[in-house]
Amino acid sequence: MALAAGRAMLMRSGVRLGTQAAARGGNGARRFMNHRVVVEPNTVPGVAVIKFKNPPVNSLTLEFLTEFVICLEKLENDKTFRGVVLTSDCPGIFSAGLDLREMCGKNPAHYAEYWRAVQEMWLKVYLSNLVLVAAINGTSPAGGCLIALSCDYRVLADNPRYRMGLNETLLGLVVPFWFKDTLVNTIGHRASERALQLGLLFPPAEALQLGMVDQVVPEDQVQSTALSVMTQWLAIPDHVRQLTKNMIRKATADHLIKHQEADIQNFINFISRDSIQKSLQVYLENLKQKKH
Ligand SMILES: CCCCCCCCCCC/C=C/C(=O)SCCNC(=O)CCNC(=O)[C@H](O)C(C)(C)COP(=O)(O)OP(=O)(O)OC[C@H]1O[C@@H](n2cnc3c(N)ncnc32)[C@H](O)[C@@H]1OP(=O)(O)O
Repeated sequence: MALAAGRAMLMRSGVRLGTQAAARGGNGARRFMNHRVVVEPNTVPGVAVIKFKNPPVNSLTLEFLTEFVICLEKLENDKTFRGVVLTSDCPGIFSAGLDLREMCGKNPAHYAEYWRAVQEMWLKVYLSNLVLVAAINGTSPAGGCLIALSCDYRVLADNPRYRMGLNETLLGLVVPFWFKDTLVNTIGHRASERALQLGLLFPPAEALQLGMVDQVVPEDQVQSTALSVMTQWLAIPDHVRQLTKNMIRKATADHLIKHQEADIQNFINFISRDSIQKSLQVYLENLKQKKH
């Protein structure tokens, strides 16, 4: 169902599914390639590595979200895969979060389509039957952080330049309740109150201390650590682990599912405000200015 919706979304946004290619890597493994998401089976049996490849900053465009959900769905339906490592192909950036241009200067129908895609991506990641380990090899603000927080385990590169957190208030935005719930479930209520209101982005040592990530390791060991953690998680039989995960996460996901349409309407109303549009334009302009 989500796959069909995703395909329709891809068609609407002009992405041709026919451009997906399959090739054999050096180790003979099958390697699926989309435009923006690359899926590589790994040396660890049953484990795939998804690499975000939406340069320059892996922002979560509509096309990216659609490809990502389709990739996850394919892996879930392929019983040879039990776990996935999520990482980035863009140096120094895991994901810059939601694509600001998708939320700027567009019409309500576009905002509705985009927000539904964000919701569907989160539900797919948060409730995945697969073991998901985030190998965070770069900065991950807002929506990028949300993806990592929705995984089962997080390994972050020990690079003081990398920052992680939900910084929405710094953009003049209110964090959606399900972003908030995901953070609260990870670092607790008090730490979330402070982090969310101040829009804090944490360097690795602080992210570890807060419990926002589970491990901080040297940059060149992020993926190998994620794979060895995966081995530990895969030692548990899938059905008991999946039932346990579902038991823990279901209430949080159901909260959004129950209010999904209202959440879309709230998003449209909020993002369409002149003041919010101005804030986003200024923020984008500032990103440009900092280069000069
Ligand atoms: C009543 C309540 C109702 C509530 C309803 C909900 C309300 C709305 C909720 C919305 C939730 C939003 C979640 C988000 O994820 S918002 C996005 C947050 N992301 C950021 O703040 C990151 C911004 N980017 C950066 O800080 C830097 O770009 C970064 C550190 C990631 C990389 O820096 P670097 O120097 O390497 O690269 P540049 O800054 O030069 O960027 C390169 C180009 O990429 C563009 N860019 C960057 N980030 C984004 C983005 N998120 N979306 C779109 N485009 C982005 C940047 O502008 C540069 O473009 P140009 O080359 O054209 O200048």
